[in-house]
Amino acid sequence: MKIQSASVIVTSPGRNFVTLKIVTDEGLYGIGDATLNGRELAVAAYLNEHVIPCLIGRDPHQIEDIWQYLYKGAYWRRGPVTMSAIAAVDTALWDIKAKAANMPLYQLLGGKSRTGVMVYAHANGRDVPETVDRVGAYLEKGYKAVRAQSGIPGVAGVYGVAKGKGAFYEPATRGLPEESVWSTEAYLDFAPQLFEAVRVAHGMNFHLLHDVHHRLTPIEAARLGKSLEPYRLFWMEDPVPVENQESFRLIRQHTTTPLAVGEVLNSIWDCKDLIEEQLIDYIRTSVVHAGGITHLRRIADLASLYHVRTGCHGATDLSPVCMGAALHFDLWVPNFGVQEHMEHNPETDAVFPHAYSFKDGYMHPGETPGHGVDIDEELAAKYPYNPAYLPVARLADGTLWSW
Ligand SMILES: O=C(O)[C@@H](O)[C@@H](O)[C@H](O)[C@H](O)CO
Ligand SMILES: [Mg+2]
Repeated sequence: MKIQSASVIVTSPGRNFVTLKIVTDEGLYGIGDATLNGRELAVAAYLNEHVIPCLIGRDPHQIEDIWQYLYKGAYWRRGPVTMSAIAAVDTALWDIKAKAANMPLYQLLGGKSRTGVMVYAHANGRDVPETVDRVGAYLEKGYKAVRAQSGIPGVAGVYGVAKGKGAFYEPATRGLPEESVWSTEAYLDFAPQLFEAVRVAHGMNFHLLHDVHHRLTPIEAARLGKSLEPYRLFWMEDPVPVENQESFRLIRQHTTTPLAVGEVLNSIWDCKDLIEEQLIDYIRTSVVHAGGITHLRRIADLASLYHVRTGCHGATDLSPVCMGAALHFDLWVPNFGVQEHMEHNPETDAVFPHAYSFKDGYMHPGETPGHGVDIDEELAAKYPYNPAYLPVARLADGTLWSW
């Protein structure tokens, strides 16, 4: 079997997605997600100009050799654009291999390690009562794990809160980046009230998660973690910018609130110290941004040596192709923790028909050979690319801050 052609499909059914399709000379094809929110065309160009020419004529079964070729052959290793491009190739090749073997991808990885994949939903509200209600709505739907994010009195445009009541949160906005103002003081005073209200209303018998989204200093994160201990969070995510892995030592010294990090990381090297020093409890690297199934398995295997479990990123800016592949990975991986699941809009689900399903707080990737997700190219063409950017955050005095 040989790779005969490959193409990059950019579509925007409500938000931008980039998909790589690899076609073999035996008629089999595979697809991979290459979406990097706010920098989509950088990955599309990387694939079209620098990757696809190197793929034509290769044996698609040689997944590992192609991965090494694209990683080491680039010379300029790592980074979100490079690793998202490699991820798309890798995911498409695993899709092809599983189709050729006529089995769902999780079987090819080693079979299922659990009956279903526990997922967490995103509950958000403009204030505490609305957020508490949204948490309840997801518990009603059967979710065992729910993330809570709320508006903060006196702080406009907080991360994770949809603009309309009950709407899904979509961070990217059309046109140039929106600017939001952040107040750590207001947030640190407010957060314990939110989680107290959630636990009083819904009890302790479900997993409660929260995303700090890179905004604190280590000592502030330590203070927040301690203040939330009575509410027994499943995890406190991205408490500080992750470039300085050592800063997690200070947080660890002060709090037992579990820590989750990794959605902005794209290689094992970026999280090696966090894992080996057990500075985190969950690693959130994703199929689409961390080099695909091949590399994510390496990260998970390292994590398994240090009691670190997976908690893959799964926001709506990761396409259904990534979600499908992630669910096969999640069903197999021995040190599974939880999978993030934000529902895509109906237009997106129509562009990306898929076999995965949700029931009673768990998801299953389905039994379709491959990763079980396809792309309707004709429908995709009806949604042209529409530039959109993630916001930036500033402090009240104008200091540019982590969004
Ligand atoms: O945990 C999460 O889902 C968030 O951090 C994301 O919403 C993140 O902001 C977006 O994926 C960025 O594109
Ligand atoms: Mg996050």
